[in-house]
Amino acid sequence: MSAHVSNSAEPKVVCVTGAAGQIAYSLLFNIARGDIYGPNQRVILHLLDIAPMMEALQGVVMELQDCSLPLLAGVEATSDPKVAFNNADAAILVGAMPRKEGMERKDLLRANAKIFKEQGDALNTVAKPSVKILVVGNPANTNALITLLHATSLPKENFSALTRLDHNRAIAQVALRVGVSVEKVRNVIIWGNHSSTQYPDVNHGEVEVGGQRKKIKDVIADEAWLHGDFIKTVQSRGGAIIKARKLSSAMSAAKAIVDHMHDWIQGTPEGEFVSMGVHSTGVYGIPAGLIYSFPVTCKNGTYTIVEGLPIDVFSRTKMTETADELVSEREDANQILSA
Ligand SMILES: NC(=O)c1ccc[n+]([C@@H]2O[C@H](COP(=O)([O-])OP(=O)(O)OC[C@H]3O[C@@H](n4cnc5c(N)ncnc54)[C@H](O)[C@@H]3O)[C@@H](O)[C@H]2O)c1
Ligand SMILES: O=C(O)CC[C@H](O)C(=O)O
Repeated sequence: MSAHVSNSAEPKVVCVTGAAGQIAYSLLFNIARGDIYGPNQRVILHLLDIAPMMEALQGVVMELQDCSLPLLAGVEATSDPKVAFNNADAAILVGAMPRKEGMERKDLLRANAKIFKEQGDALNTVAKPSVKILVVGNPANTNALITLLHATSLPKENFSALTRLDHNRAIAQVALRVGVSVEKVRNVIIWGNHSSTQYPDVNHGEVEVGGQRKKIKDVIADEAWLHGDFIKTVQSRGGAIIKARKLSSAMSAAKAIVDHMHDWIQGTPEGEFVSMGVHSTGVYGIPAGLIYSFPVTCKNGTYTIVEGLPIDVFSRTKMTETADELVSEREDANQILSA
């Protein structure tokens, strides 16, 4: 059965880098069936990967055609970032090496920093001023910062890093603990870096039990768990998946990418906030200029950091710890890129 699709609106151009990789393999179908822009908006996919992957990428293009999706108005596969980013409304930067068991974060930065410098330069030259950029490739926050610093003609508010996967992981852990389904849990926060220093915080979160909305911390009523195993589980979930699968998370990463872009473009429900890695303006005492994960609401294609939440001593220590890691990653990136 095919849905009725209005042909009147111009198709949105969505660029996905790392398009022959495993996250993209879970992601592209969802974008092409309308999960980001909605059921009445056609999309054109621009797929970027490196030259040696072009044959594999052609296979992905064939599969997208074979999905026979009414919203998919075109697919362009290329190894040239300037072709890929040209005219893009959204650019999802997945293409980067994933961490393997035994690899440290700095090894990853060394392997991936140059990709984001090159892609920042390309975005600077060809991107639409309104392009929405989501960096997924790790270390995602610092790669987003590198991209932003090389795409100086674009507003800083166009750049983001994926921490929605961590946000979804935190919601899932709370839902499992309370014994409710995930849609009953809202307003958890991931502060800081998409790394093991991130701070998953439930102090402002709510869970619906017995038809009533209550504070997560009151319902769980176990500070040792909330400050201990809960935080550890969310912080180390990516590593646990690598250990088990011998591959980095992909299905859940693709779902989180869709959630992030959908909410940024379509808006967050009234009274709800989500976590996005965005440019810090110095709010909550976080050094300005970092790409740091904050609670945000989204409306009319714009995100707004939720300000004024009370921060207790435990939270402050955790928020500073993850900010310190980002400051140190920024120094490492500068060193690597100037070598
Ligand atoms: N932020 C998050 O929540 C999150 C979650 C999961 C994975 N990740 C990260 O996403 C990245 C991709 O993961 P994956 O599992 O899809 O990896 P993968 O190895 O399966 O795919 C990566 C793809 O990127 C391509 N690539 C490499 N250099 C490129 C370049 N310069 N331009 C375009 N494409 C390029 C590769 O050829 C490959 O096809 C990794 O860095 C991983 O750590 C982030
Ligand atoms: O390299 C890691 O430990 C994390 C990989 C990925 O970003 C994830 O969160 O699943």
